[in-house]
Amino acid sequence: MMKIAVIGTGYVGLVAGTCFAESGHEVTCIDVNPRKIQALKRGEVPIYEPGLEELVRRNMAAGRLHFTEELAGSVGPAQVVFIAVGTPEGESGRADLQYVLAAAEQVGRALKQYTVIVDKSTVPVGTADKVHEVVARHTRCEFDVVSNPEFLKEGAALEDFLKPDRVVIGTRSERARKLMAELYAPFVRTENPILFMDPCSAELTKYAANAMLATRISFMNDMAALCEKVGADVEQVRKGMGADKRIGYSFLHPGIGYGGSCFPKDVKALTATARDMGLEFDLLRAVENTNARQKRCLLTKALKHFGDLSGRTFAVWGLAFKPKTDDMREAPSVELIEGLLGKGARVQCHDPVAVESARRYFGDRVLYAPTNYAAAEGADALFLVTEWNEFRHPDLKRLKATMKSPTIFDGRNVIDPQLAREEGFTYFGIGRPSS
Ligand SMILES: NC(=O)C1=CN([C@@H]2O[C@H](COP(=O)(O)OP(=O)(O)OC[C@H]3O[C@@H](n4cnc5c(N)ncnc54)[C@H](O)[C@@H]3O)[C@@H](O)[C@H]2O)C=CC1
Ligand SMILES: O=C(O)[C@H]1O[C@H](OP(=O)(O)OP(=O)(O)OC[C@H]2O[C@@H](n3ccc(=O)[nH]c3=O)[C@H](O)[C@@H]2O)[C@H](O)[C@@H](O)[C@@H]1O
Repeated sequence: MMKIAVIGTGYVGLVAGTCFAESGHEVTCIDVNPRKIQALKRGEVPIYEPGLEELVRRNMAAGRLHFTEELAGSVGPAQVVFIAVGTPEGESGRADLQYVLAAAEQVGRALKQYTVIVDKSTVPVGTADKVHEVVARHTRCEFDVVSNPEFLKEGAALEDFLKPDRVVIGTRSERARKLMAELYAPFVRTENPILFMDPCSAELTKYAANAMLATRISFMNDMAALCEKVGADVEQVRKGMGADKRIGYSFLHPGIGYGGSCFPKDVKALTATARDMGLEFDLLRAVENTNARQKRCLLTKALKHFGDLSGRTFAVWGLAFKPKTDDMREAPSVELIEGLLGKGARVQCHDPVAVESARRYFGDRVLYAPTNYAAAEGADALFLVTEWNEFRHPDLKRLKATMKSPTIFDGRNVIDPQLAREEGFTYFGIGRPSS
């Protein structure tokens, strides 16, 4: 059993802390946001992440998981301290390290014994050294700084954390290496490896992985645009490509652009790191440009189809940046809805869990419908934005009867175009022949 402190109770800190508690350690999660901590102390998880609340409550009840705003009291006795605070986009696309370095300073002041300080936030190359410098300025205790980037996906965070494809540990210290190996042993019981490397390589691995996944998405979105021009179906092309084992199927789904709290900022941050080193990462610039165009593509299609959008009513199914989360950060729905409102249209939307998050973006400027069918009432067209399972097989007859004109803009290619057309819909997908 180890004593662990986790700084930052966002998606990463809360999931990591809870999963370490689940494997028998005594974990204290710390946050500067008093509302988050108060909610967590009541066993209420402030984010929507399947299975997380149940696991939090179970570990709290077992006395292994605690929440506090008091950093010093929890960091002092801990053998391992995780820094899992935000690293948002900063000046010129660089990662803003102010929260990481502020946490490092607080950790430095609080150390009472040898401690392994683990950077779990996504941070640019060289940050482990910076954290080391900051901590060293405030303590005389021995410590090591380890880079341990996180690869979990929102909506599947517990599964990803508990059964990771790999764990990346960047350290030059044998003592820290042993401790980290012990900590992660329960999560890598199969053949999935713990990869030990130097801190710089670990830091870069995180950005490289996200940038590669974003590149695959933009590649497919460009391919979709070409399919539309030549009359091919990108879904057939995707399957034909994915069947090649060297390519594989994952992250080849075209759509309305990648969103979320990480791909957009991480692609920019890696480009900025390269630029700072005198290297123009042209490929990643193209990935970003394609993504920006893709986020506008449904609006472009609607303008082409309708001409003028003012006075029209549109249904939007899905607000979150992906299914199984209420996270709206960089969600493609935001750009689409702002575009529709900007053209004088009315928007009626529905999302199974993200309505509260959406209110922070749109306030009362849109109508939040209690069901997806209610959102479609009297609509000139339906925009399918997030591929929640419940949107995949709509009752097309009911939908047609509800809408003013049966038109679908399917931003995720989840509705069968043939079925939709048979029911009398005008259907537009991404990279599919239009009706
Ligand atoms: N969201 C995700 O799915 C993933 C995120 N990451 C990376 O992990 C890091 C954290 O991301 P999220 O969990 O999404 O962030 P988040 O924004 O959801 O949570 C960060 C938390 O840290 C707290 N915080 C900030 N400064 C603090 C301090 N000095 N002391 C205590 N608490 C403090 C904030 O109040 C906030 O609750 C980022 O670097 C991100 O790029 C990595 C993999 C997945
Ligand atoms: O660093 C991070 O924060 C995380 O970023 C992503 O995870 P996440 O953003 O939670 O969600 P993804 O499932 O990767 O989706 C990201 C975006 O890409 C889009 N996407 C994904 C896959 C695809 O084939 N096509 C596509 O357009 C999604 O709709 C979504 O908008 C990575 O998948 C995680 O490994 C990483 O840890």
